[in-house]
Amino acid sequence: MLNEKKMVKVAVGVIIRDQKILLSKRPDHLHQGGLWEFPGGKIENNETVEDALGRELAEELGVQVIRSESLMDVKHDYIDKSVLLQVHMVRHFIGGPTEADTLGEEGQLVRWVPIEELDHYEFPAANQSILMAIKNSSLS
Ligand SMILES: Nc1nc2c([nH]c(=O)n2[C@H]2C[C@H](O)[C@@H](COP(=O)(O)OP(=O)(O)OP(=O)(O)O)O2)c(=O)[nH]1
Ligand SMILES: [Mg+2]
Repeated sequence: MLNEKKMVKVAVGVIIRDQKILLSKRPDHLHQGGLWEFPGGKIENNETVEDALGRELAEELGVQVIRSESLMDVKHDYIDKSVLLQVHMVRHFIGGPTEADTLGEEGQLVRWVPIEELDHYEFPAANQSILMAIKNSSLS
């Protein structure tokens, strides 16, 4: 149908340590491929946001979330699909890439980026309001 786009719910983690945020690069062949993202993925049926976030961050990065807090929900309509990003701040976790690591568990590029350098990266359009929220709040 012309006006029926899938609405995909996504758990997204803003993982913070020492004023740096962990970014992951989306593989070229995926939706919004080649852009940097906050790690995460689709929320499956019967999963809470926290369940999905824990599962995705473990799968993609080897990160074990201890605790997260909701930052915001972002709804965005791309040409080909609609997404509801349920964004959580993750400050308490175990494992994951070190600052020296360049690849995540799925072979994707990963990087710890200082908050003031986030502007140097290209993100999907839906991420603009998340980036604003990060820059305008004193995250430490
Ligand atoms: N993870 C993540 N997804 C984002 C961000 N911004 C944004 O528009 N998206 C969109 C892109 C995708 O359409 C969707 C996330 O899907 P995904 O491909 O990461 O889902 P997934 O990890 O479960 O992957 P898969 O199992 O389907 O391969 O949300 C972001 O910052 N992080
Ligand atoms: Mg993903």
